[in-house]
Amino acid sequence: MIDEAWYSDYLERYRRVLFGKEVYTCCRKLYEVAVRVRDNGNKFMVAGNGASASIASHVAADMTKQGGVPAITFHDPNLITMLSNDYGFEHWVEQAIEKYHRPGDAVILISSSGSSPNMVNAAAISEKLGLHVTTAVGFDNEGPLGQTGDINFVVDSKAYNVIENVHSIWLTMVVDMLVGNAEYSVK
Ligand SMILES: O=C(CO)[C@@H](O)[C@H](O)[C@H](O)[C@H](O)COP(=O)(O)O
Repeated sequence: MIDEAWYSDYLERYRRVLFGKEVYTCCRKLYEVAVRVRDNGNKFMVAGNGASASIASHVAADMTKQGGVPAITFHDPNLITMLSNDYGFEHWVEQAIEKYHRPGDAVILISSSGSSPNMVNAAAISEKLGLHVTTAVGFDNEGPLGQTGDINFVVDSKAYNVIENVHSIWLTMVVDMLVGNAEYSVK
């Protein structure tokens, strides 16, 4: 039954996972990587499936426009269908990273389960190429993705929408750290 207790319990899930020293440490580390990427003329490549693809788009666009750090995503229909058709769905992100990367670039991989094979394979190729890898996962970090990577944002929840929204808050907070403010003109 959806009553006030349900509502309180639902929002309590956010309060429980949103804050914490580990979050601060991850955000500060990613901010430092972003400054290095910007100063060295490199870029971020950001990827995820479903809602995490939307988060990737939001983060990449704001990182570029507001944060001044170039960032791209790969989920253009042509690119997805071509690389999936030619190499398999589990390998299309890996192939995109392999083809688009330059030495010194950094990767952000977002997966609530932490076990989507295309994200896991993307982390493996990134590490092989020597790229800095940040992961954003959920589900108590039970999946393999959060065991790879240099920075791991972990949402301690099994609720998809909670995990996704918290990923969005944490990653866009890093954009605002680059701006240096929470409130600013977007023009
Ligand atoms: O929005 C949701 C669930 O809230 C879905 O679209 C979800 O993002 C998709 O099922 C994804 O494919 C799940 O993959 P992952 O995040 O676990 O890697």
